[in-house]
Amino acid sequence: MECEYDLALEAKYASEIASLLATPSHEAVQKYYGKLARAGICPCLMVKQTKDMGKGIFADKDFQEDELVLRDRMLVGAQHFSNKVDSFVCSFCCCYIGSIELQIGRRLFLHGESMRDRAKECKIEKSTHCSQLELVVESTNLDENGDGVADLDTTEDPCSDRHSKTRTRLPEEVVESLLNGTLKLPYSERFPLPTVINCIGGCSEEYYCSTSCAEAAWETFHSLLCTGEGSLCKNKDELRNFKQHADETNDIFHVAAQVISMIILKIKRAKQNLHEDFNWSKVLDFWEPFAMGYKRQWWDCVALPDDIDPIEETLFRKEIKDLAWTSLQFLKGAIFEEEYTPLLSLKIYGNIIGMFELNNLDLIVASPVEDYFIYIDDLPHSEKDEAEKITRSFLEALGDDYATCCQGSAFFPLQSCINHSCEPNCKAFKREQDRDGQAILIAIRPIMKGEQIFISYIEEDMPWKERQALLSDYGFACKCCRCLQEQSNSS
Ligand SMILES: C[S@@+](CC[C@H](N)C(=O)[O-])C[C@H]1O[C@@H](n2cnc3c(N)ncnc32)[C@H](O)[C@@H]1O
Repeated sequence: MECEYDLALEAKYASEIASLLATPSHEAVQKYYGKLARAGICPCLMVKQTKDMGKGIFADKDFQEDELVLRDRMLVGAQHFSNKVDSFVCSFCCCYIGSIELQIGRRLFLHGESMRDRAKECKIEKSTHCSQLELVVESTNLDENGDGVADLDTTEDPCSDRHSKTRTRLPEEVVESLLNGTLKLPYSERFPLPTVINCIGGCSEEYYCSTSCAEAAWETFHSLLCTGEGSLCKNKDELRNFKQHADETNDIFHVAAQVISMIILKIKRAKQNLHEDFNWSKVLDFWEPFAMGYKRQWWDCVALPDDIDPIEETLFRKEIKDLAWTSLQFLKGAIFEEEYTPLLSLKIYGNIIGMFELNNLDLIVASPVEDYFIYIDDLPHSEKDEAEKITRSFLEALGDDYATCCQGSAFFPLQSCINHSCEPNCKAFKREQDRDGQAILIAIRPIMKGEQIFISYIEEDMPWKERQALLSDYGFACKCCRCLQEQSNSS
């Protein structure tokens, strides 16, 4: 029923909600990006309005091929929940933390846990007479507790995840010694990682690479979203429900919650420091970076998945809206305060998530574990043989995906302004030295001062029709020079 979505509340706060969703004026855009340029974030770039692509980013100097064009720090972002098993990274900047041993040990331990959980699930399902799973369970060699046999060899276990197909398992004591630091792997000291710093609020969900990252996360958004003792959140049970729902459905909700927390915390701080009464214009000041982002309601702009019949589209969009609504109810339960009501309306929540949907927001950080094993592989023969006597069993235990990198979603204030072209002049590319969650853009050909900066949102080596079909998932028909040319050739 529509009234479930709090339409009355949205009507009551219509003007505040409209002020958050208003397209910023030309002057406001210039002012905001001028501030970023002066802060040295994009000294050689300008943001300008284009004729038919909204705003875009332009070169303010000549760039050589392979030159760094943009380094963009994320405003908000989070590692994907499913990736947390594979990569142990700073919850603020996403650089890898701990040590090579900790990265490997943690991954083996957590995969072992999920294997045991799965085995238990299979056993439960077995007792409910699922014939397909009965076959599976027999092939996993379960012991009395539902645990898989500890030292089993390579398995083809359909009950386990896709990753474990090519894995061997190591004894638990060996994994333990990696985790507690008593086992040192050869040459691992050549890949030092920052010491793990705990969350200021004492939760056991977020870890950092430095006290400055821990403090920045705490001040920016985490103090409201922390489940630890020191949290400022009003209802930690609801916060846990929110987090679990996001983990199980769509982890973009975590990033949306960061946006809302960031603004609420800024207002609280301004009130404390300036002893001012609450004033809606303050919210608009703090909302400025997100006001700049191109947005639509999530359930209107999300692409219809291939496996959904177009006649089911209305139902699909309603389900997406319901999902956002449920998530928002948990978040409100955790951090709601009367004066922030418009910020926590479904319309704003839907637009924040829609902004992530429409903007380029992949967060990728290469794994030092991959570098480590490549290093071992490249050692001179005798040293390599010696090192591999120890490292080989770990590599085999990690399996084919030993090199899985850190993956997540983030909102980058400048990269999100870069338009698409099917003949781009830049690409998102992490160089050897780029070891955290910043977005890096590199010129793939010389770019002249005044040219617009373009990346490709898709694989561009495809015929016009196929490119258009892919770009329609982003909600626009491409007006780049190549498309306009190919379109006019075909008509
Ligand atoms: C990531 S945003 C880029 C910044 C955006 N122009 C703005 O004003 O904020 C993506 C949106 O820009 C527009 N856009 C980007 N590339 C385009 C292209 N090649 N042709 C037409 N519109 C484009 C589309 O509206 C698209 O949904």
